[in-house]
Amino acid sequence: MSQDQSPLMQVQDLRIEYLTAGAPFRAVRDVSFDINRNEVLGLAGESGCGKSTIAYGLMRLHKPPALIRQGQILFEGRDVLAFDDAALRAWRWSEVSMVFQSAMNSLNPVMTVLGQFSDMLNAHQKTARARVIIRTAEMLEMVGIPAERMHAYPHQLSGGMRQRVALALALTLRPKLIIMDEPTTALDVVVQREILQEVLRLRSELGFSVLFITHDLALMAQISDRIGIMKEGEIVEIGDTNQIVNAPQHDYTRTLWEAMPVLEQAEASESEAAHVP
Ligand SMILES: Nc1ncnc2c1ncn2[C@@H]1O[C@H](COP(=O)(O)OP(=O)(O)OP(=O)(O)O)[C@@H](O)[C@H]1O
Repeated sequence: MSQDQSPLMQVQDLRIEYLTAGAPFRAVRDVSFDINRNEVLGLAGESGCGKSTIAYGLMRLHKPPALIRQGQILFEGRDVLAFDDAALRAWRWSEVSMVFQSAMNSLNPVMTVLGQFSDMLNAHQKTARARVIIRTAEMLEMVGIPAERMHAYPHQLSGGMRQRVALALALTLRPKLIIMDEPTTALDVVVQREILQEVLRLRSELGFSVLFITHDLALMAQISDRIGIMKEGEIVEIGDTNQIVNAPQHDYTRTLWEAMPVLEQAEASESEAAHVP
């Protein structure tokens, strides 16, 4: 695991707008934050506050009409906004990867699981078929899926299994950061918890950072080391999970927590205390 204390990713004054027919809509308003090495940073806030726009923007996966208007994204000191297409392709998957809400957005529905591993591996480095099969089997087993399922198509797998495949794919090239946008929202609570436990286990085994986006504050408190609270395109507060849960500084953070069922909050604090050293 890296001993480097410098932030993995530094986001400074990031502004993202949607160019609509009228005035541009400013979805992300000059936001600054760091993602540290090996941490889970949660991003919370009500629907429409700009979480997904940030997630896509950080990977430069945002599409028109979204436009990054200003700011800086540094990854290990490198200027991501200055990357050309080749640098972006090399960077994605190998240093940063993303798991979306619906595995159907991460996975190609008309390709077997093996085919998707093959495409991704070959896009980075020409890889012999035997090697692709070995690597796919290893990665599937790492996330608790029997290796023979590599021949299945996504629709032949359960929702939970598809998300595990998406996670395995995202981890294959050992990225330093995984961006997870509502990765388990579509799944039932038990499967959701199992998968997030898996993410935490893999993180301690492999060492990577996670930017974790969810509507579910209890879940967020359980798995995050730090949490940023977003409101209308701004980060109004960011801090250690313990502080954000137990001593929020901003009124909006308090409002968000108050909207959460008391039982879940108590459970979250307990579990959070168990996770945060
Ligand atoms: N293609 C688009 N064109 C115009 N506005 C958009 C577009 N996509 C998103 N927006 C607007 O940008 C704002 C931020 O949206 P975003 O999806 O980032 O929020 P979010 O916090 O991720 O919401 P949710 O939790 O519901 O996914 C919203 O007001 C949304 O309506």
